[in-house]
Amino acid sequence: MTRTPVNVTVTGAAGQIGYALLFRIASGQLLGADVPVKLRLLEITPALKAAEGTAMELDDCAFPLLQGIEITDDPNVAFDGANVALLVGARPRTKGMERGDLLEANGGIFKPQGKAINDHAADDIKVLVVGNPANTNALIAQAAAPDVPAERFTAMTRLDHNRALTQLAKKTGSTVADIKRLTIWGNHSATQYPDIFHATVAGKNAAEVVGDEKWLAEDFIPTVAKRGAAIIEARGASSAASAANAAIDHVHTWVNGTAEGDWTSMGIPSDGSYGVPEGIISSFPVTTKDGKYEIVQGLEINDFSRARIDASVKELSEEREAVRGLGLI
Ligand SMILES: NC(=O)C1=CN([C@@H]2O[C@H](COP(=O)(O)OP(=O)(O)OC[C@H]3O[C@@H](n4cnc5c(N)ncnc54)[C@H](O)[C@@H]3O)[C@@H](O)[C@H]2O)C=CC1
Ligand SMILES: O=C([O-])CC(=O)C(=O)O
Repeated sequence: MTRTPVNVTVTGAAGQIGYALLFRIASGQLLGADVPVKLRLLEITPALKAAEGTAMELDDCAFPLLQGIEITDDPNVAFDGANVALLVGARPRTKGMERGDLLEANGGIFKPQGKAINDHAADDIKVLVVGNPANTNALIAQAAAPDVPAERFTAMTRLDHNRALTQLAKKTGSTVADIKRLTIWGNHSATQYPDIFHATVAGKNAAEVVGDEKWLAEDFIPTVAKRGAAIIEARGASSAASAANAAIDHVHTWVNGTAEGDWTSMGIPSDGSYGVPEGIISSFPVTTKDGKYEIVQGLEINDFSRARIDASVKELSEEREAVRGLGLI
């Protein structure tokens, strides 16, 4: 194989998403079946041994595309020469923790990681933040990396997008392959807004096919927005395989492009489009091509959508104010 390997850094590598993610990266599903990869696994010191166990299993898969694995607890080493960074490791909310405490604890993780990306990553670095609160963690990392173009920092709403695809397919008796142009707007949180007004089901307008605004407001939107909590309730642990799958989808689409006539959802720094305040990392409909993304422009936003987009964006603006107040950005 003559192609130069792509350096992929995964943080939180010993966690449950890491375990579902690393094998798929190493098998070529992240970047393509002809792209060799080198993995860098970043973990906190007490979890290094567990990361080594995962690395042993990766070795035992003998993936032809996997050209090396390095394990470290030092972000400066982990992001050295990184082309793609998947920031999965985060501080979960524990009992009695206020939202401000959560943002502060995550600031302690994402600020130094952003700085290490700034100082050591490759010029073409692409960053996906998965660890929650993903949008605002991405903002913290981005603010600590002033030399990296801001648009390289993205947050994951692809899991929400995929969840919405399946719910809509079930409702309309179609398959996910029939559905195009669905959008997740806003925050990866319970305020997110899955929008089907521009989506199509087998070429027909999805909202017209559904023809049931009550179902939209009372069933579809809450089911998608609260799916993470429903998984925790059912599984006794948060989404891991589906989150890893969405991370693979996000980066694969970013690198390889969206299909003609379709788009996807990504949490990206707002340029002010659709009245979303500039700078916050909010989910938008985007097309991708040649490793770059663009916000889909010119969509008409009805009152139903406007109120919901505004509510989620308001939450993101408040999170930005909170991390500003903590000196994290
Ligand atoms: N954006 C999205 O759609 C989704 C986001 N998530 C979030 O992804 C994150 C990870 O989830 P899981 O893998 O299930 O959690 P987990 O708790 O199983 O694993 C997290 C790992 O991160 C590591 N870690 C903590 N601080 C670190 C640091 N400073 N550097 C490197 N590693 C560090 C921990 O040691 C642990 O191994 C959580 O924040 C979760 O809420 C989960 C599902 C969907
Ligand atoms: O709340 C969590 O940790 C899991 C999550 O983000 C999701 O499943 O959407």
